Amino acid sequence: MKHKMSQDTAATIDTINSVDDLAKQANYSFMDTLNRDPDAKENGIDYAPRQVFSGHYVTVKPTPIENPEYVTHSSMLFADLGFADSMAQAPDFINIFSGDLSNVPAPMSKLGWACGYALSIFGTEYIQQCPFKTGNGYGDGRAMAVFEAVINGQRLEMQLKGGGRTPYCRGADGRAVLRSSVREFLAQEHMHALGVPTSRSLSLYVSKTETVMRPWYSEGSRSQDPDRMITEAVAISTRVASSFIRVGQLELFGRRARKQEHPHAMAELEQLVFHLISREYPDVIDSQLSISDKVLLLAREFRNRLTSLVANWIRVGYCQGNFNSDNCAAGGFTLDYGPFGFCDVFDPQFQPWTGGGQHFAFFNQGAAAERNFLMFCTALSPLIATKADELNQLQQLVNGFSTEMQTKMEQMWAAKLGLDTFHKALFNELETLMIQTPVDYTLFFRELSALPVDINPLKKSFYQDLEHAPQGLEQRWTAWLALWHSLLDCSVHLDTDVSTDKRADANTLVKPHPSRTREQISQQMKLVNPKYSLREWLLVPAYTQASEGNYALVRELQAVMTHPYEEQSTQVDNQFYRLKASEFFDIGGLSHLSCSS
Ligand SMILES: Nc1ncnc2c1ncn2[C@@H]1O[C@H](COP(=O)(O)OP(=O)(O)OP(=O)(O)O)[C@@H](O)[C@H]1O
Ligand SMILES: [Mg+2]
Repeated sequence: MKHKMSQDTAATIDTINSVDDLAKQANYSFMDTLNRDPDAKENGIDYAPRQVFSGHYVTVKPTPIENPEYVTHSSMLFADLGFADSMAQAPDFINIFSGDLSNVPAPMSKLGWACGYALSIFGTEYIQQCPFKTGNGYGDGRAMAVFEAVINGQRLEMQLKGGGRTPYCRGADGRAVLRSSVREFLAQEHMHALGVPTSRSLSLYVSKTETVMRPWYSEGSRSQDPDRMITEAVAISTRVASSFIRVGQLELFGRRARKQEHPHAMAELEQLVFHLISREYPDVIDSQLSISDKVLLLAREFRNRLTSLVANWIRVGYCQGNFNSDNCAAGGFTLDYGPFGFCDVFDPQFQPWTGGGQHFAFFNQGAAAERNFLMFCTALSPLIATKADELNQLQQLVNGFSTEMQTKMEQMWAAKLGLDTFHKALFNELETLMIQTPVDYTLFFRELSALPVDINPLKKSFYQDLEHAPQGLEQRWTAWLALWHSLLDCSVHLDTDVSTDKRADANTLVKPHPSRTREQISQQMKLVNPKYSLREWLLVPAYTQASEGNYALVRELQAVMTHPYEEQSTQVDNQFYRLKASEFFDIGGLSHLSCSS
């Protein structure tokens, strides 16, 4: 199989069948164009917490997990990259992606690299999480990139999560456990299949012998926080993205430039920003532009991507329960599937992660994104500090965030309802009904996508019988459905709150067309409203069985959740398209979680 080549590569490649083939694609632009910490150790054995004062990365030798065993890999990503599927179980491939780089063929690097980053929580700068209280010891504590290549025309980084300690480990073990690795692996590929920009999953290996202790819940515990320590197997999942640059990373360099912490601080910020542009925004930002124009275009495009991303998260019921700036990818895609959850019972305040706070709850994600965008612009501002007009334009972009977010949210809700324009009164009543009933978010919108003429089919998504619900709820549902049907019939004549030009560059949603048949409306809605979503109570049995060495359910969930819009078998429906069982409510690990590592 031949692949389209990038301009970066010299020769046409065939399918990548082996690690030797993979090595030929090595191309380390991050390490080659950015600065290494001058204090980095040549041998990469750099595991004690220490301050990293300058440079964009530290070279580190990953610590392999003992006796790695294959759990799963993403056949979809393998296919996208032209990787032979069999490679995932080849010993030399397993070695690399379970942390052993000692025998990699040249020109692959025998060292990985970890990056420092800063942290802002909901728009407030923090350094307390750094053990030195300076911010110089915070960053990739257990994530490290191990490979960069141009494959099939795409430049990609591959990053181990759980590959051992780095100078940023803050005294922790640098490991990820099987439970959290299964969650991240499955969620990443699910998100991709949902059509939401994300880092991808490559592979997942678990150690047959190495374990660590983690706080977790006793079975059936209703405690908010874990009530015991458990022993868990360590694992390494590898994620793949065009870059892993976070808003927090720009902030680290922005803060240093602002405070003139060292003579190269401004130059290092500029290098990182240019690198981000070349990695994530090459098509929208011409390299010949002035630095001010680049900064402003970057901010505009990041705002565009971030608002689309959050609208998509809400569309699919995803909550990033810890949407700090260090969990916000500067390329505008989803990153860090630890404190996440997919909403089951609809609740605008849904927050799966007990450490996250309500500011990161389901419907507050637009506001959280706005704070991350503010910190992004703050980090860029030293580069245009002497230019009042440009600074003002940057401020205008910050000021305009909420309007753009609102526009995209309205467009998203319209698409979920099969309408071409947002109808405020219809939506407000629906939100109230969904809360009061309450409904299952995924089931409700999927059932609605069949355009039911009465509310009976929708009852499949209701968490209680309407006779037990507040008086008049059934009539209100019926009235709501009638109004919705009438709008579907004549949506082309609706007044709109959203001007057409504002909607032009919005996200990937399917745009309804006025002259659609009902069948077409239904089809379009089914491409917007997934049938299957990766709720926590589906993940729990999968990682529990995996911890006993049985990976069947992990692989089955992967198969189902990578086709979330498709109608699947009755057996799949019975297992995965249903309400959350009443006994799972309020249970630690099933309804909420604290430790995500
Ligand atoms: N076991 C661990 N050992 C070392 N560092 C850790 C460990 N767990 C978390 N960290 C670090 O603590 C910080 C906050 O953790 P958080 O859970 O947000 O990130 P993460 O899930 O490890 O990583 P990422 O954001 O890369 O997906 C991160 O900088 C992370 O690297
Ligand atoms: Mg994180």
